[in-house]
Amino acid sequence: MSKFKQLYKPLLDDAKWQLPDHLGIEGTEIGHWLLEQDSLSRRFQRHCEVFTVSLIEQVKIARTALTDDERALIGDADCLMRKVILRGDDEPWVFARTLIPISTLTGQESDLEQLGEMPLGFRVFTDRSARRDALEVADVGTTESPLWARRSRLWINEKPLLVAELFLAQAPIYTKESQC
Ligand SMILES: C=C(O[C@@H]1C=C(C(=O)O)C=C[C@H]1O)C(=O)O
Repeated sequence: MSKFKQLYKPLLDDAKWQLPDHLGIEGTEIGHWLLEQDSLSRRFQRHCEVFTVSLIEQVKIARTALTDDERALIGDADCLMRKVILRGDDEPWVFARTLIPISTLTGQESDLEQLGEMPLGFRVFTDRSARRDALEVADVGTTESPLWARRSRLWINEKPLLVAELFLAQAPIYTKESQC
């Protein structure tokens, strides 16, 4: 099993998701990143020379593997699960886990199954129908060193997918000069 999966999957699995208002991050540096409504990939691209995505795992999972809150967000559906590492100039910045209901992988969206190492956001946010909602955040780190995660639902042509992102220690969201 990939070290990223071993290290970071449990942190996302155990995240206690909260509404951003409950954490007072609005208007903070961290908040500017965690509340990003447009493509995170596009924003990361502006912070490095080379932005890449490594596919760690892509597998179909049964609806029974979903948690109750995932089911409430994207329906009681078998899903394609995609796990990736986003990197800026070869530094790991985000571990992301996306659940795409099989019913979303239809019509124009059938290509989402063949993304490979193309950033999901590049594909989704080129569609005029794309929107993000149900954004929640969690601090999965320690008091000494916070480690932030967010989860949000994306819609493309009114079909949902659920994206959870863990911002790793080297991510630009933790450095002061990272606003743009
Ligand atoms: C949804 C986006 O796509 C990003 C890229 C992902 C991927 O390639 O699997 C997953 C989550 C995001 O960090 C985005 O750019 O906002």
